[in-house]
Amino acid sequence: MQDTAITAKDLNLYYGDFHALKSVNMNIKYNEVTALIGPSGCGKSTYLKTLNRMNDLIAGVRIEGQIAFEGQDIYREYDPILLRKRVGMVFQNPNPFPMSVFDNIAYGPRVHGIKNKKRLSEIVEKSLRQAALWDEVKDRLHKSALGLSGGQQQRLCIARVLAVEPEVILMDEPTSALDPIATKRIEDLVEELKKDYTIVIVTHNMQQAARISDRTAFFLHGEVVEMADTKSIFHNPSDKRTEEYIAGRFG
Ligand SMILES: Nc1ncnc2c1ncn2[C@@H]1O[C@H](COP(=O)(O)OP(=O)(O)OP(=O)(O)O)[C@@H](O)[C@H]1O
Repeated sequence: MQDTAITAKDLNLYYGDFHALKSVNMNIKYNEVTALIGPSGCGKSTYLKTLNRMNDLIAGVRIEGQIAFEGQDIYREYDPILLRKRVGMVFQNPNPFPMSVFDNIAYGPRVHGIKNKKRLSEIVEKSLRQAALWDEVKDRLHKSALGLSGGQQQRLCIARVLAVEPEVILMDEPTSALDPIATKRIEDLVEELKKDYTIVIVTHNMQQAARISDRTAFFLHGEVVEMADTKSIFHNPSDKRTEEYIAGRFG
C-alpha cells in the first residue's frame, strides 16, 4: 500500500522462553504520528525497537514473522546500519554524547562519510532549526551539550536523528523525563515534524497520545488489542479492555 511506510505481519518476539510480542499485525502510515499505549510491560518498547532492529543487540531474542519497510523485509533484506539511518530513534532519557553541541549533530553525518566543513555546518544548522533549538544554542555550538537543560538535550537528540535524514522517527517516551513546558515544546515539534517524517511514539501519557497522534495502538500482554484513529480509540473504542484502560481502570 502506497500510504504505508512500515508493515508488521504476524510478528512474534521471544526473550528466551518469554513470549513478549504475540502475532502483531500493524500498518504504520507515512506522515502520521502513531502512538503506542498500554500498561507497563505490555510490549510497547519491545515493538518499537523491532522497527529498527534494536532488539538484535539483546542476547536470546528470537523474532518470527515479518516487518517490511517500504516493502523490503528489514530482517532479511536490510543492512541494520542503513536501516537505523532511515529509521532513527529518540530515547526516554536525553542521551547527548559528551562532546560539543556541534559535534553531537555532526557525528552521524561524519560516520556516513561527510567530511566537508561547510556541508557539516549547513547540516548542523538545518537540523537544529528543524528541532526548534537553533536560536537557543547558536552562540554555544562549541560548548558541551551536557550543559543544556533536559528539554534542550532532548531536542538536541531529535536534531541528531534529523541530521542523517531519516524517513521514520521512533520515540520511546521522549517526554517522561521532562517538565510540562519542555514536554509542550517536544509535542509542538512532533506536530511540526510529521509534515516531513513518519513518527511512532510510545507514551504512558494518555492526554499526550490524544493530543499529538493520528492513530493509536493499544497493547496488552504483548498483543495489539485494537488500533484505530486516535479519536475513535479515545471516544469510541471497540474493545472493552481498551475502554477500561483509557478510563483508568487498570495499568
Ligand atoms: N531484555 C529483556 N530480557 C527479558 N525480558 C525483557 C527484556 N526487555 C523487556 N522484557 C520483558 O518484555 C515485556 C515487555 O517489555 P517492554 O519494555 O516492551 O514493555 P513496555 O510496554 O514498553 O513497558 P514500560 O511501559 O514499562 O516501558 C516485559 O515483561 C519485560 O519484562
